[in-house]
Amino acid sequence: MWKLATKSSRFLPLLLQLPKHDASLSQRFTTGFPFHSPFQETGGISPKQVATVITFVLGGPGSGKGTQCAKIVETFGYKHLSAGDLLRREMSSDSKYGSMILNTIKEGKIVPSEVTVKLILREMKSSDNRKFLIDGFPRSEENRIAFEQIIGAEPRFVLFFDCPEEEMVKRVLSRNEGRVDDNIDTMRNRLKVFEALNLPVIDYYAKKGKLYRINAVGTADEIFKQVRPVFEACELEAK
Ligand SMILES: Nc1ncnc2c1ncn2[C@@H]1O[C@H](COP(=O)(O)OP(=O)(O)O)[C@@H](O)[C@H]1O
Ligand SMILES: Nc1ccn([C@@H]2O[C@H](COP(=O)(O)OP(=O)(O)O)[C@@H](O)[C@H]2O)c(=O)n1
Ligand SMILES: [Mg+2]
Repeated sequence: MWKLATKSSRFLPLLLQLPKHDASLSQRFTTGFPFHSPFQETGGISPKQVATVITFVLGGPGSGKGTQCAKIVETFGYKHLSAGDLLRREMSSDSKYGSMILNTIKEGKIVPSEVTVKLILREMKSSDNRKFLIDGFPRSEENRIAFEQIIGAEPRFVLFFDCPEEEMVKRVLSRNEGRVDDNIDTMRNRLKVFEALNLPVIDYYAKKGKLYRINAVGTADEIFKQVRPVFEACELEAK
């Protein structure tokens, strides 16, 4: 179903398809938060916060999100926030959530949204960058709704790296970063969790016209050729 949102990689259609500047986003940073706004804590808004651009990067485990995010950062100057990296960092600190995060990651399940959103929020607040690439989040409808409620913002657009399962398994099993979840048993669970919890989020953004589906098979450079025009169009549209 989400495949319906596949966008052409041709430049002009992309320009037309990109959502216009989200005026409601700026408004939400200034007034009328239905929920507690993190930015209100800082005592008023700065120009940086008004113009915040959020992009979510989704895809199954091993689909190449992190690899492509590094290229996007290098080319377009976004701040990369990997939800998985933030959770792993929290796990290795003295955090009271450490053992809960470790067990959840080992099982390939999803950490409660409140914890993950808090970590993302902390990074957003401490960054001078106004363009955020949020990788591996939202991984469930619960994640998505918590982000909207706590941060009070929506993504400008969402990338989805669409990769066959056998390719994802192959990549994860040869990732070699010493991760506790890069093994076949956890991977099987992660694929089930991806299908059950993440696909509905992908479908949600497809229906909103915010999803850009990227074919994640090929070399990293070939894949970036599909990614680049999406961001180029966004940069032009922001001018
Ligand atoms: N296009 C690609 N083709 C083959 N291997 C890739 C490709 N992109 C990334 N990889 C490798 O696959 C593994 C998973 O990639 P990664 O970027 O960590 O994916 P994700 O963040 O989606 O789990 C890494 O070892 C990475 O080097
Ligand atoms: N939004 C998120 C992101 C990651 N996680 C946890 O962290 C694990 C690793 O996430 P990751 O994004 O680093 O994984 P990859 O898709 O990069 O392989 C997930 O399997 C979840 O257990 C989470 O609970 N909630
Ligand atoms: Mg990753």
